[in-house]
Amino acid sequence: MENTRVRNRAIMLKRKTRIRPVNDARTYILSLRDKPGFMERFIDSNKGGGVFATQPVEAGAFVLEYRGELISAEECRARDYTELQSVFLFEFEWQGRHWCIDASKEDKSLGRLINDNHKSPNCTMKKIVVNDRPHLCLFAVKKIEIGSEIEYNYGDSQWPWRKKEAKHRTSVLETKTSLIEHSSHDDSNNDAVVTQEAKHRTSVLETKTSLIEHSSHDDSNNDAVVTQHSSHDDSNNDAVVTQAPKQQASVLERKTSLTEHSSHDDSNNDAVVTQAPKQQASVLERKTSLTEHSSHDDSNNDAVVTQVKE
Ligand SMILES: C[S@@+](CC[C@H](N)C(=O)[O-])C[C@H]1O[C@@H](n2cnc3c(N)ncnc32)[C@H](O)[C@@H]1O
Repeated sequence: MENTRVRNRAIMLKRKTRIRPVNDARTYILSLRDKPGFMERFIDSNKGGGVFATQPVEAGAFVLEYRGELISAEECRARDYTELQSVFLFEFEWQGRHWCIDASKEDKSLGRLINDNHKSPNCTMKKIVVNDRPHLCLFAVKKIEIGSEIEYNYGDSQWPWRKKEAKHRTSVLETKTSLIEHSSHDDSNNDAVVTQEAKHRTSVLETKTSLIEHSSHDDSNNDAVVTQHSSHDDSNNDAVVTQAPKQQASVLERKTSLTEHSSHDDSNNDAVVTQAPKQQASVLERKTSLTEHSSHDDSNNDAVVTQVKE
C-alpha cells in the first residue's frame, strides 16, 4: 500500500518535471536557437545533407523548428524563387488564410535541412502559435535513437526522389527473382554452389549497373528537383539557363496552387494549371499533409496547434 503510494508520487513528480513538448518548442522559438542534440551530416550526392540525432529523443518530444521568414501566400507569389529555393518553401493554412515559411535563406538552422520520408517518418510537422504568429515545428512520432536521421513526410506528392526509390525497389526485386531462378536451376547440378555464387555476383553487378543507369537517367529528368541540388547546376551557367523555363513554370504553378484558394486571381488561372500540374500538386499535398496532422493532433494530449502567449 505504502509502496504504491510512493510509486504514484514518483510518477506524478516525473510527469510534473517533464517539459511539455509544446512549451519546449516555445522556448526554442522565442530564443531563435535550435535545440541541442541534433547535427547536420552529409549523406550522399543524391540526398545531400540531412539532420541526425546526437541524443535519444522521446516519442512526442519537440525536435526542431522549421525556421524561416513568415510571409503571406501573396508575398510568396510575388517573389521570384529558383527551383532550388522553392524546395525550402512550406505553405500552410492558418486562421483561414494561406501562409508560407520561406526557409530558402541559409541561416545555419537545422529544421530546413530535414529530409523527406513518406513511409516511416520519425517526426511530424505541427503549427505552434506564439505571440499570435504561427511557427512550424517538428515533433517525434516515435522514439529516435542516437545516430538516426530526422525525417518527416513532405506530403503525398510525386517528389522526384520517391520515383528513384521505386525504381531501386524494382531493381532489387528483379535481382531477387533472378537469384531464385538461378538457384532452382542449380539444384540439379553438383557444381551448383560455385555457379550460383558467380551468378549472384553477376546479378549484383547488374543491379548496381541498373541503379547507376536509373540515376543518370533521372539526372536528365525535367521533373527532378534533385538535379537542382547537384553541383553542376550551381557551377554551370548553361545548366542554369536550361533550367530557366522550368523555374518559370514552377513559379507559375505555385501561383496557381495559391490562387485556387483565393478568389482574386480567378482571371489568370487556366493557362497556369496546364503548365505544371506536378508542382502544384506538391505544394497542395504538402499543405494538406500539415492540415491533416493538425486535425489528427487535436485529439492528442500534447496539443498541436497551440496558442502560446508570452
Ligand atoms: C528542404 S531540402 C532538405 C535538405 C537537403 N538534403 C540539403 O542538403 O540541402 C529538400 C531537398 O532535399 C533532398 N531530399 C529530401 N528528402 C529526400 C529523400 N528522401 N531522398 C532524396 N533526396 C531528398 C531533395 O533534393 C530536396 O529537394
